Amino acid sequence: MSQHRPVGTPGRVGAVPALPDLPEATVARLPEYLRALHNLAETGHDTVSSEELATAAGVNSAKLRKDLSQLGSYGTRGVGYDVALLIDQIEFVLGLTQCRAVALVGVGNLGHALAGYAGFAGRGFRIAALFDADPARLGEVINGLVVRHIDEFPQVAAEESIAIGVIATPATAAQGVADQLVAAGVTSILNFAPCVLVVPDGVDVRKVDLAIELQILSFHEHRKAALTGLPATAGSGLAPAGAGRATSNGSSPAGLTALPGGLAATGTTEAAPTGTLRSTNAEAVGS
Ligand SMILES: NC(=O)c1ccc[n+]([C@@H]2O[C@H](COP(=O)([O-])OP(=O)(O)OC[C@H]3O[C@@H](n4cnc5c(N)ncnc54)[C@H](O)[C@@H]3O)[C@@H](O)[C@H]2O)c1
Repeated sequence: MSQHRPVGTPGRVGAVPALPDLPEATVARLPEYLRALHNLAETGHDTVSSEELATAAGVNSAKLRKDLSQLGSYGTRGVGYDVALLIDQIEFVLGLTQCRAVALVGVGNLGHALAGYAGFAGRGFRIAALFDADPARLGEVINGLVVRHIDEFPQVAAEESIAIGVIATPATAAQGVADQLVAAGVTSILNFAPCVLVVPDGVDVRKVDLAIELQILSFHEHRKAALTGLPATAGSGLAPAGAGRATSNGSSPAGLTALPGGLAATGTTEAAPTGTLRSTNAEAVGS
């Protein structure tokens, strides 16, 4: 049983030690563990069992143990994981041992909310610059930052060492903005615009789309209604215990729900992982 720092030393500016090549789904869960660990630390916990941490992070404990073992962290039998050390390990692997400068492009409704959010700093990020293309928005000060014209991006990106850009423009402008960001040296983009961005190899894109999350919830609502035999619009609650194989609304006795075009949905239900951003430009990150 061990809980050692996997590789390198946190805080080494400029050094790029080898890091474990983790599955994307594991990477997506590490921030959940980190959030839970910070809450535990703030409430006076020095150690935590895998079961407690899994519950706090909303994942299954076997999955958590497997994830953490990939960081070289196995906890101590009968004691659990050292909370402070595990925070260090995860922050190191996530590259959060330095505060990262982020630029936000598109300071409209969503951009204003993001620019005004105070919570990024505590999670390792500093909104360093704001950009827009609308002359009416230029010069506005939000949280101490002046909104600048997007054409100033290359200069500011160099001055502020910006490697991460957030796009909150309309979809029609997002690809052009992404091209400008990449040309200026940005290698990671968080895209809120509802479109797929084309970027060169070596540039990572993650897409956040709350409408997609709602559509997934809609699927589960639709499915629960089908399983309970109630109309989808009835706002019904969960099926009672043992009622998961209800056969009305087109369900077969084997729990298969008839779909348009002769398709069938199986009777197993697994809720989408909570708090998981969907997704990279290419694919959703599940559990
Ligand atoms: N991911 C989500 O869950 C989610 C939620 C809400 C909105 N959105 C998306 O976020 C984006 C912004 O939404 P909004 O309601 O804030 O829109 P908005 O119209 O209020 O703001 C968009 C801003 O982008 C600026 N802009 C346009 N072209 C630009 C360019 N080339 N360079 C720099 N800035 C430019 C505009 O001047 C404007 O200030 C939209 O694409 C919207 O669909 C996503």
